[in-house]
Amino acid sequence: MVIPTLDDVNFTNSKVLVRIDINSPVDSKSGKLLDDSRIRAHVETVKELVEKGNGVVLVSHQGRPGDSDFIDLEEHSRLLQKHLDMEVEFVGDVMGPYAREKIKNMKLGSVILLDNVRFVSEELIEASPLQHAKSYLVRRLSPLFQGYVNDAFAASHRSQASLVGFPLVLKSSAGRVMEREVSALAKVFNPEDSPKIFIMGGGKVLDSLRIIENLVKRRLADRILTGGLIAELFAVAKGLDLGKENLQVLEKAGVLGLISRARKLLLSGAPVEIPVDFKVEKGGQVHEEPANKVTGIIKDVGSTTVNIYSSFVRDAKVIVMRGPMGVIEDERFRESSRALLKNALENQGYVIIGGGHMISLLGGEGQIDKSKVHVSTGGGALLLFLAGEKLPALEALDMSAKEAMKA
Ligand SMILES: Nc1ncnc2c1ncn2[C@@H]1O[C@H](COP(=O)(O)OP(=O)(O)O)[C@@H](O)[C@H]1O
Ligand SMILES: O=C(OP(=O)(O)O)[C@H](O)COP(=O)(O)O
Repeated sequence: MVIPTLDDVNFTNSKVLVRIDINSPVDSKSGKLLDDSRIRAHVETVKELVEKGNGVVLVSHQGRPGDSDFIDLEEHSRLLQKHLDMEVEFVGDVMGPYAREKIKNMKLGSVILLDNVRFVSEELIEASPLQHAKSYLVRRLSPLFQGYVNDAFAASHRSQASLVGFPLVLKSSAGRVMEREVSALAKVFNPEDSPKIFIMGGGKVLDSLRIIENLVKRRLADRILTGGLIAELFAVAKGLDLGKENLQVLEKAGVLGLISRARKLLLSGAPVEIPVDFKVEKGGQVHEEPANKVTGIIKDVGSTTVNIYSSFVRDAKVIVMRGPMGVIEDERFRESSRALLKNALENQGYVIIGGGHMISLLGGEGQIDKSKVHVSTGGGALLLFLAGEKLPALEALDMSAKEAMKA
């Protein structure tokens, strides 16, 4: 696969559309961003393009329709402006007349951030690069640019218009974040580095299940330690009675239909570990309950589970962590994820940390040793990459590079 970088495609004095991923955790009460790691990560790419005299128009998504973190990008633009130390104009539009006028009139050397690209319904369609190259979004925006840069590694597992449509119509390259992720992860992908432990939590149950299926099929994981909602799904699949309220949580997340897939994995002998106890909330109080006697609403894994998981972590050569063990927005349920993260960082093995929520816990962990820790901006994308799946956004860059070579 050929992934052109900014060294191969040297954009200068051009208008460049840059797909970034600044999708960040949001406090559901205040609507404020809880972490700006992903915003900071893209500073290098944007600075480089600005220094080369380009007009940089940034496009990103935030959340998914229907979720409380589906918000506009105004606060993101303020944070980006702070970290870039230059003006970032927030344009509250994606491809309408207002946005296109702003792009047409922008000065080279300046930066614009467009609004949440998922406000455009077309963006949510998963389709091939060829189909998306003909999308309204791509047809509306591409004539305004001389180039396209994809720096959104964290979203590269999505085959959405802003990620895969532009490389087929514009000269394209990966940004510095994308480039670094791909090279760091490829280096680590060494079959001799074993045991490999995957710690999987969070709320994206279908994504996690797909990844676990892949890891098992390709025998890439020696052990998969579950937390978050995926752990609840596996617990139910194993036959544990988690009570009506927790089943309702899974039902609301639309994942009850996945129980049979989880059960199939367990029956096949997949190395999936399920929590033996949980931290639950009941009547406003926090309790620890064994997994077979749950009466409250599950909010985190319990301390015995943390001890068991820590013993696996201690022996691992590679530890991949994605998605928190519990509802870490509430500090009463942050401890398990933090303890496992601390153990992993103290361990001898190489640690790969992905997903906005786990990364937000890194703050208090002091100086990170970059030779043994790779902090990925990606969650699902990281795991799919490590599971050996093709990432559509990288495929599209590859197609673009091959077309350019033919020309
Ligand atoms: N037991 C649980 N019940 C409900 N939500 C949970 C549970 N454990 C974790 N979560 C939620 O999962 C979300 C993070 O998941 P996800 O978006 O998949 O992670 P990331 O952004 O790190 O990839 C958080 O909002 C957290 O509250
Ligand atoms: O946060 C993201 O993915 P992640 O939670 O797997 O890290 C990306 O921004 C992709 O978002 P999506 O999973 O809503 O497509």
